[in-house]
Amino acid sequence: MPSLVDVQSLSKSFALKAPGEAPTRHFKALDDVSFTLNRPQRVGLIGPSGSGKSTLLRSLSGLIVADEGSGPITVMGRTVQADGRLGAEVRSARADLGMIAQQFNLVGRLSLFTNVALGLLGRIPPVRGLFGLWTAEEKQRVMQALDTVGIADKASQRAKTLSGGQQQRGAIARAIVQDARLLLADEPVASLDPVTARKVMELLVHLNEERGVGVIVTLHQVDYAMKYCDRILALKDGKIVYDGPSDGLSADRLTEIYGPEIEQAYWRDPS
Ligand SMILES: Nc1ncnc2c1ncn2[C@@H]1O[C@H](COP(=O)(O)OP(=O)(O)OP(=O)(O)O)[C@@H](O)[C@H]1O
Repeated sequence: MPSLVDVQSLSKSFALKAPGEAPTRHFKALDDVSFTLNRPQRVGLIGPSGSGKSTLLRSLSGLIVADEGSGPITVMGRTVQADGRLGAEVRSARADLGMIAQQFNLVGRLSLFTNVALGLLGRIPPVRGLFGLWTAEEKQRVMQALDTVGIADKASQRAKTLSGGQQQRGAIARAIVQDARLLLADEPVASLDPVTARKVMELLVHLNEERGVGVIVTLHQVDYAMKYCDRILALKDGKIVYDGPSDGLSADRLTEIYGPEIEQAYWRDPS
C-alpha cells in the first residue's frame, strides 16, 4: 500500500524584492521538510505566524510549486510535484484531496446543495456537473453528506446566506461527497466562535475515525491541536521542529517553539 502522503526534502523559497526592483535575496519559507503519513491520522500543523504552515499545505495540493531539487510529494503513491515541477498525475492526486480554507470555501451565489455536489466533479463527466444534471443516486449522496454534517435543512439556501460555521460544514460535506482520502484544512476554525469551532473539529474527527480520511489541519490554537489531533507537526522558520504524538509535546517545548507568541497560541476551551 502506498503511503497516504509522502513529502521528501521539500524546500520553498520566495524572492524578496522592493516594488519595481530586481529580487535582492531569497527567503526560505520551507527548509528541507520531510514527513510521511502511512495511515489516516489527524495531524495538527502548528507553529508561530510565518513559520510556513500554509505554504506547506499549498505545496501538498500543488497550488505552490516547490524549489528545484525538492524531493517528491506523493498522495496515495501519485506524484503531486517533484523537483520544482507539477507531476503528470497531479489531477488524479487532487481528486483524493479535500480542501477547507479559513473562509470563502463555497461559491456564494450557488445553493449549498450545488456547492456540495461540486465535490463530484473530479469523478463525473464535467458537462453533467456544469448543467447540474445529477443522478438520483448523486443527489442522495449529497443529501446524506449534508445530513452527516447536520445542515440538510439548508440545502436550497444560497451559500452566501449561511453562517461561517455552516459554510465550514458545507466544505466538509463537499469533501465527503468527493470521497477525499486526505483532507487539508487551513485554519478551518479561525473565524468561528468556540462552540461552533468545537463542532467543526468534531466533524473532522468523525471523518477520520468513521471514514478513514487522513486530516492535516493548521491551527492557531495549540490546545485544539492537542485535543483533536493524534499527531503534531510543528514548524519554526520553515523547519520541522517536532513530529510526534500530541501528548509528547511539553509546555516548555511549546514555549520554545512559539517564543513570545505562546500567549496567543492558546484558545482555552471552555468545556
Ligand atoms: N507568495 C509569497 N511571496 C513572498 N513571501 C511569501 C509568499 N507566501 C508566503 N510567504 C512568506 O513565507 C513565510 C511563511 O508563510 P505562511 O503563510 O506559510 O506562514 P504560516 O505559518 O501559515 O503563517 P500564519 O500562521 O501567520 O498564517 C512568511 O514569512 C510569508 O511572508
